[in-house]
Amino acid sequence: MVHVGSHETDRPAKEHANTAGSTLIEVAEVNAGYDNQRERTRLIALRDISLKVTQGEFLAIVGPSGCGKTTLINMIAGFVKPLSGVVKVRGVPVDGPGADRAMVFQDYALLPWRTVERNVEFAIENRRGHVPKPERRARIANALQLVGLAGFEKSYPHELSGGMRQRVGIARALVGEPEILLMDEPFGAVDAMTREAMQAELEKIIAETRQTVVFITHSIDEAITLGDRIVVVSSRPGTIREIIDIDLPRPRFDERNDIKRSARFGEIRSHLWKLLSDEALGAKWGSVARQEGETA
Ligand SMILES: Nc1ncnc2c1ncn2[C@@H]1O[C@H](COP(=O)(O)OP(=O)(O)OP(=O)(O)O)[C@@H](O)[C@H]1O
Repeated sequence: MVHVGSHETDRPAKEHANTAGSTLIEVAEVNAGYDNQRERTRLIALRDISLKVTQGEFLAIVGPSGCGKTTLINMIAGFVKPLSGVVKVRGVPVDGPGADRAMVFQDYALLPWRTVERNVEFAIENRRGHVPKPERRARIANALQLVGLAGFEKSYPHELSGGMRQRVGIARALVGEPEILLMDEPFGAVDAMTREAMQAELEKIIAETRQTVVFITHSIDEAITLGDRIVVVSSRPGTIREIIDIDLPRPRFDERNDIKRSARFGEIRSHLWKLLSDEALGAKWGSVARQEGETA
């Protein structure tokens, strides 16, 4: 367990494990990056990432822009392959997307010509193993109910607000009943009030479905209010700077107990703020040094 205020980078520990429950996702000694065939260069996005995610855990990932967060979640989704190392789900190496994992994207990624229910249906219509139509209908209705969109089945995306569109994105991820929900800055494009309402809803949904969640965010408060643990990624090439256990009681969205005003919340927030501002400054000075190196 890492306590706020400790500096895990001072320790040689390579692996960061939550000891409770069984390991569902394992990222082992992963390096990731992208080759530029034309210029014959390789950009290293992530370096030496080892991480275990426990079944039922809500893992939040924060880090400066471009540090490799999306690359990490895309490797778990099976969209991107590591350059070296391995990503496993239930002990099996990931070698492509699968029904056990679903992604919620920041820009919703809805099909504008399909209604809400047809967008949600998209996630299960091309599944191997035929789902009979009545069961499909029931699953879609249930997913829409969970995200509070019952009554909007026949609406088109352009008729919905940003928050409602993202609810469709979440329903589409839930309908396949995946074990793992991968969320890449899902509330980044909605206003502050809607964002908070959606965080509260997500907490409720997860309490019901008991899914494991890997959640990228740029918001420190969002990471603390939702996460069981927060992984802080350093500036690129991203390494794990620290993992913080969020030992705040749940539910975190409880009107009688405003967790954001608690001393513990403030403590974690200041610690994260310091870590991330160090990283942002490090990235800035690093890029100045690189530019100077290039012109020298
Ligand atoms: N398909 C790609 N081809 C080439 N380079 C890529 C590709 N995807 C990402 N990168 C580069 O890899 C690095 C990490 O990108 P990534 O999107 O994983 O970071 P991020 O932490 O999610 O950023 P942000 O917070 O800004 O969304 C960046 O330098 C980015 O330019």
